[in-house]
Amino acid sequence: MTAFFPVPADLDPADRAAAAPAPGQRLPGHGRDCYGCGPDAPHGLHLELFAGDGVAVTARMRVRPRFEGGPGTIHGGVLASAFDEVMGHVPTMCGRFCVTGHLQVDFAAPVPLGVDLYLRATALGVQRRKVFTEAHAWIVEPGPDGIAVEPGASGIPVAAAHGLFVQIDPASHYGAVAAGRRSGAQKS
Ligand SMILES: CCCCCCCCCC(=O)SCCNC(=O)CCNC(=O)[C@H](O)C(C)(C)COP(=O)(O)OP(=O)(O)OC[C@H]1O[C@@H](n2cnc3c(N)ncnc32)[C@H](O)[C@@H]1OP(=O)(O)O
Repeated sequence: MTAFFPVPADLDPADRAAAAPAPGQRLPGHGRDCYGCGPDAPHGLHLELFAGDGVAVTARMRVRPRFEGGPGTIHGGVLASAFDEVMGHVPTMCGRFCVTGHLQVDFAAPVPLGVDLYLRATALGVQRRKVFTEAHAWIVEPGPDGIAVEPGASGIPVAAAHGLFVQIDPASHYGAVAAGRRSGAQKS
């Protein structure tokens, strides 16, 4: 699997924030209704996210029947959403809040419905407001609680991704979105 993703040669290291959760700790997620990580999103991915080593973030996800694209397999956009979610949490490990500027996925093998996926994302580096990330996904055996755990030698690599995340101020970013939504509603 080869990926083309331009990464500047002069990136600064992505440093772990002092307040970042310890490795293995469950991350709180973006919100209960978030399509990627929210437990209350009825059609969501329900990703469970964990702090990894350094600025890495890991996630586990069961491939539900509602994620179908081609017969019996995951839709590529669903897998892209999962990568967006897990990579989108990497900047939080650096104490930054970012939104996705660019997302790229390389699909290496079909993912059957019903399997468990394990995803791992980390940062390649930072440049000004930009955080460059990469991630991988594997099919794994269910763990003792019935959900996927870290891939051992039997993990099957299925896809990889790269992302460029841009730091924002959440209050002004989402405030501007809400204002636009209100003015749009007035026009209709
Ligand atoms: C309550 C919290 C909930 C959080 C949910 C997170 C969910 C998971 C993540 C997501 O899915 S976020 C949703 C999808 N993404 C968006 O909706 C973002 C929409 N785009 C924007 O809002 C703006 O385009 C963006 C904030 C990304 C950038 O606009 P700005 O005006 O703030 O920045 P600017 O355009 O000056 O770019 C800053 C730097 O980023 C670079 N850049 C921006 N977009 C880029 C792009 N697409 N490709 C490459 N580089 C890009 C840009 O060149 C520049 O680089 P330099 O520092 O070198 O000058």
